[in-house]
Amino acid sequence: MIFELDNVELYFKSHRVLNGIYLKGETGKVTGLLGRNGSGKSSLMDIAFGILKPKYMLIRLNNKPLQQPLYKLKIAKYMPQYNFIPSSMKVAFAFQLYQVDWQAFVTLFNNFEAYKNLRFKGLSGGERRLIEVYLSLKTESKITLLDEPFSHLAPLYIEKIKALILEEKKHKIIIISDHLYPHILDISDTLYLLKNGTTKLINQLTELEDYGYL
Ligand SMILES: Nc1ncnc2c1ncn2[C@@H]1O[C@H](COP(=O)(O)OP(=O)(O)OP(=O)(O)O)[C@@H](O)[C@H]1O
Repeated sequence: MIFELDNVELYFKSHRVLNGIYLKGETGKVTGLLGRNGSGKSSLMDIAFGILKPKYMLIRLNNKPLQQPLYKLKIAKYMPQYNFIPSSMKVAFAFQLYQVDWQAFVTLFNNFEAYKNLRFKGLSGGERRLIEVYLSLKTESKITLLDEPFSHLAPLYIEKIKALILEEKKHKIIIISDHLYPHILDISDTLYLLKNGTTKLINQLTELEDYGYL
């Protein structure tokens, strides 16, 4: 499967945030999106998922224009930057809802064993985030959009999540953005930098310096 975002132009009032966007995701590949604060990464993820409508956009799935928002096709999962699982929900229920195996999770993250019957509000910010990232990655989907999955996680957890991403990408398109750029560089097959409203395909890491990102 090939997912392409092309020709996106987004305004908030008269402020043009995005113009001249091209981004491609492919099954079996991780597409990384880097950019400074406020460069428009989350807006672009929202547009990809279909929950933000820009002035212009062309989204193609397998080379054909997508006629409806991606979320309506039920083939994509989007983990936004903010906590999306309600605080009052129980951890075990979230695993049921996402149809993700609890036992496999605690085998990988064994200190979560005791949290099964807790509500999300009883977890720390990082613990909550780890579960959200894990569920977003492991639940059934063909396209997975991850906005800042690493930012609140401890180093060891980040490494485990990176390994999971490399496993899951075998049968998914994964599009990921995070400010912890070394991790994005580690796992991305295709890398874009969002700058001045435009995506730039990065072929060599020195380009990140040339474009003033690093
Ligand atoms: N609902 C909104 N109304 C007005 N302006 C907005 C809105 N959402 C985002 N913006 C502006 O659009 C620009 C891009 O925001 P966005 O959140 O997409 O950036 P980002 O690259 O994800 O930033 P960060 O890395 O800090 O999360 C920013 O200048 C922001 O202030």
